[in-house]
Amino acid sequence: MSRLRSLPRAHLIAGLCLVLLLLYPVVNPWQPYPQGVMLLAFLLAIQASSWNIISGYAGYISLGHSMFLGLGSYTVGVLAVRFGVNPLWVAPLGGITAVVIAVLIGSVVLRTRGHAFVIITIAMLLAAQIFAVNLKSITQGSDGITLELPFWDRDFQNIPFYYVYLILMVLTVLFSAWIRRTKFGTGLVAIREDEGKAASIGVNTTRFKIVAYAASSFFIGMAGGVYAYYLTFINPVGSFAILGSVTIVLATLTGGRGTLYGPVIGAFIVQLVSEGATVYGGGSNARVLVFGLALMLVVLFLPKGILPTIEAWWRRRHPEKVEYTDQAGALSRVPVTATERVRAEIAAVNEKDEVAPGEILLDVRGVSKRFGGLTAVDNADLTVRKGSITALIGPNGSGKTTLFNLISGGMAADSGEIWFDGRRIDGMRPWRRGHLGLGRTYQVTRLFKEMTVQENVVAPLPDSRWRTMFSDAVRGHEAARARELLDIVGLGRFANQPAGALSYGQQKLVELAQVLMLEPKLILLDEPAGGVNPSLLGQLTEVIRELNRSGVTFLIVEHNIPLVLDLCDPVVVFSHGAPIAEGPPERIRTDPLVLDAYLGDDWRPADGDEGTGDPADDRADDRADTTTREAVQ
Ligand SMILES: Nc1ncnc2c1ncn2[C@@H]1O[C@H](COP(=O)(O)OP(=O)(O)OP(=O)(O)O)[C@@H](O)[C@H]1O
Repeated sequence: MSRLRSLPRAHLIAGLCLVLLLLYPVVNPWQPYPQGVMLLAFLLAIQASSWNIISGYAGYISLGHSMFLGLGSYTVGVLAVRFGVNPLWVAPLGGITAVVIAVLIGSVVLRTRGHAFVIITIAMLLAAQIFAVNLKSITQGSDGITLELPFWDRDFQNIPFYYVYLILMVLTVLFSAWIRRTKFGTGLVAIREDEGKAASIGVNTTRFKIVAYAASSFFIGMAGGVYAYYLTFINPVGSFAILGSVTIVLATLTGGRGTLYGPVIGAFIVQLVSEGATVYGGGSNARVLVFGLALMLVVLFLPKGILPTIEAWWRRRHPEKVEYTDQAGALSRVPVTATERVRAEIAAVNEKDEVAPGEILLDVRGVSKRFGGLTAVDNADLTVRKGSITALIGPNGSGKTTLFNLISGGMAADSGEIWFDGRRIDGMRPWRRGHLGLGRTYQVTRLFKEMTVQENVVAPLPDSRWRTMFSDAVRGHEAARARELLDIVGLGRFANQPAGALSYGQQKLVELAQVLMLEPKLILLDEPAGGVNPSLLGQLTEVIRELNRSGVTFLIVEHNIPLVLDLCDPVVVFSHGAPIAEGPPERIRTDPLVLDAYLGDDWRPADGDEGTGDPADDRADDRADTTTREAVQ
């Protein structure tokens, strides 16, 4: 009973509805018409819920998804007619055909980002129709395929279909719920919100999208096989109709794209409205008109769909209480066991390295990047030694962030080589670099704002194993580790809050916890102090030091010079896309070139300062120790 009470309210309501749907034909067995309407609603719910995996979770809109229903129908129709098998027994083969075609199409189309996918999905639907018309020896062309009538008594015509579709609908929703709970599901939402960022935290975006597209086709294909039997007749025009795809989109948008139950609710609403329009509005033309109008109204007035709108209203009425936390205090209260466990894990990862402490971990060799006429990074060299906290400082626009993008794979270099941990990485996809232990944060935080804080931290994938991809993101090892990392940055209590609700400084800390999930060897921190309040800054510095002691190397871009001088060694100074000086902080702060190019007069030592005699002599000594780049001189 207590387990039942702990279930979220939505699951309880869904369970109750399921019981009512199971009982309906029992209490009302002699009503084939309403049963028919309901089973078509189940069919639409199966399609909408499946479509939601690729288009709701991953954000890739498919406008040709009804193609999978047609493929399933034809697979089963052809097998049933040729081999005399009952369509219900071979319906799963409809799902398998759909998956195979989805993988083939997805492998080509989903390597790209954005709109090409939408257009190609429509083209594929039309191509499937043309194939069905022309492959007459298999499909019987425009004449279509007539299947045998169901073997059960006509009086029960709809009841077996009703239950088959109800079961398929429940399986589809459970499948969709399971996907959303895994790191695969979290990765799909990450792709929807910010594909570039998702790639940088180890999400193999190509693989994720192809698997999502295939997963979104299976139950539709299977349902298509059953549909052929239900109709007992299939033809190319009916099986590959664009209106079918529009209905799926409309149902999901109405209920709430990206939610678990939204597509099901939307399917019931759209099916009932569609039935009403056909019966009372004078046939299928009225249905098209109603669909068009409904789509317009949904986009204009319910852009997020019914379920998210109700949820938002509910949250406003019943705001979740979050205890106020003094983060600085929270950081010092982090359970020792958590810190030690994370430290041990990080140390274990770094011990496996080929590169020993003090050796070069990151080696940037003669790298350039041009934007039109502007050379943002100009034949730059940079080395980061294992175990160091290296700073990269320089004036605004000197190319520091661009260099970070080149190292992490967000941009491709025009020339030069980048080596990390003994491997050349400049040709690698960003997620491969992440799997090697290269993590980064962003100057302007790029958290996935619609995910919770915990989901953000659990989303990164430290390797490319399928087991990691399908591990549970809500419970188990991954979720526990995410909680520990959140504790380390003092934000454990915000775990279930939407990331967008946090302050900017807190988001910076979540991004640091997120990157730690990658089990990184090197973290590129882009202006970690920007927007973080001064009292928290000291704690942030401590977290960086603590991680560094565990073996993590840092390359930090930062304009807060006191912080840099306190935390980092060595310091590399960039100007006009290339380093002009490199050395320990106490020497960099007095290097005349650096003072001229970046630090300015505020940092210039006054005569008599430093207590070492003539400051001019000091500076001369400093210059001897600081590696000042010949090229720039
Ligand atoms: N995607 C882009 N397209 C065109 N120009 C760009 C792009 N990204 C950066 N730049 C330009 O490249 C130069 C270097 O920019 P970058 O952001 O790397 O400098 P930065 O040293 O990180 O500056 P800041 O300290 O202000 O963050 C700038 O002149 C910038 O306008």
